[in-house]
Amino acid sequence: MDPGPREVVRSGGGIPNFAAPRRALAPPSAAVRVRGAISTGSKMNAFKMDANIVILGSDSVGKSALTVRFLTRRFIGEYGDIESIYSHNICLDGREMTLNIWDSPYSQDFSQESLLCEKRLQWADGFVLVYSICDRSSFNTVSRMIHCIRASKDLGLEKMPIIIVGNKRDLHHRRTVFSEEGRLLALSSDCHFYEVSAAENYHSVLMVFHALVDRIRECRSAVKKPAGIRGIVKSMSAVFNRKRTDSL
Ligand SMILES: Nc1nc2c(ncn2[C@@H]2O[C@H](COP(=O)(O)OP(=O)(O)OP(=O)(O)O)[C@@H](O)[C@H]2O)c(=O)[nH]1
Repeated sequence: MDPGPREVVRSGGGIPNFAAPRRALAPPSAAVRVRGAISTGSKMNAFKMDANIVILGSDSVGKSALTVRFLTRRFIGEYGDIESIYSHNICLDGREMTLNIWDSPYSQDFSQESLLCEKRLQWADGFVLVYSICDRSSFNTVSRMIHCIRASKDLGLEKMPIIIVGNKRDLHHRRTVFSEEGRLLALSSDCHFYEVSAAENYHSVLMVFHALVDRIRECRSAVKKPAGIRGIVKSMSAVFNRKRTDSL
């Protein structure tokens, strides 16, 4: 059975403690998941949102390196195979957010993977799908993952925000996947695309997460809008219907 992510590390911009798990975390469930939570802690936090981000990709493409780079601005080099959910506070466009980032090692066991995939799909507000520009099979894996996510129509995930990341850009002399291929995949699957080097560049990694947060926000407001319009139409027709019955 899948034990679920093992650690939660709180990070407010400082360096996460990788060695010491703070508390065990059950597999993502409704209890863990609080969509668009509103904190009432302070005036500043009145509109605080949260977003759940899942990092996926083949093994050794740099999923942990990207995550750690974003959390700490640092590239460490070697990362354990620990499945973790990091909780990280950011302030974007003057708005506070808590990002819960689920970084898990790649599993080749397909049956387990599909089970995990469903759990992640239910938990996630957005995905970062990572491949290495030096590893074509990791690019193919990302392509399959997009297909899997977009095919989950019953979960309403056709519009799930996804950022495709071609990592290890510093190793361009060993490149086997052209940038155009990543761009084309993103275009054809309604995703965003970045090529980065977790090893060499913090800002491009930051852009990946900010772009995903932007898309998650857009997605949430797009979900709200039709309800708003429906509400206006509903109340207008209620007024007109009443007038019609009043005049009888
Ligand atoms: N040159 C280079 N090496 C990188 C980069 N990102 C990660 N690496 C290296 O690639 C190896 C794998 O990185 P990880 O972050 O552990 O990859 P992962 O995808 O989390 O791997 P799994 O946990 O096994 O699935 C490590 O040796 C990293 O130092 C990068 O941008 N450039």
